[in-house]
Amino acid sequence: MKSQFRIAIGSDEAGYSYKGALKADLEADPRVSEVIDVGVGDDSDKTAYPNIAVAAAEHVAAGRVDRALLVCGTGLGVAISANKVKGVRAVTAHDAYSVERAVLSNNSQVLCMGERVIGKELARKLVDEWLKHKFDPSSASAEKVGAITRYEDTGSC
Ligand SMILES: O=C[C@H](O)[C@H](O)COP(=O)(O)O
Repeated sequence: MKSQFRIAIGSDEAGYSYKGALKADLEADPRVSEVIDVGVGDDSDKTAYPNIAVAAAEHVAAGRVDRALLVCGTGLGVAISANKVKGVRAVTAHDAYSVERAVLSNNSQVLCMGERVIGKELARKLVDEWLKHKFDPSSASAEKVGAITRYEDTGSC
């Protein structure tokens, strides 16, 4: 299978355990050509989630990776933070349908999950689901996503 994705992965200390499991899955996945770990490096590292999320999102915005996967306690703080980086569309999703639509409807490049919210095996399944989908720029969803970008660029949808 041809590798399709370069992925940044990050977590705060609350998401560190899942980050390790998900990183191992990504590194073993033939759809993934590169994994960049933006931290934290261990579960005693108290670096706050915005620092990690912004670092990963900046990799996406710069085109150094195609996607980013972020884990914190809830998956909320990392999504809020990543969305502050221009051009980044981050979502928190804990079910397969939302993960699919985050890509196909929203062209989201950043998936966020909460280690205190879902089980580890579900998180692993959702990452597998996430890698099955690619946004279709010729789909009807493209114009809607374009309105997000226009707002970011011009202040108007
Ligand atoms: O969204 C924030 C995350 O869940 C984080 O891991 C925990 O943040 P807190 O310590 O401020 O609750």
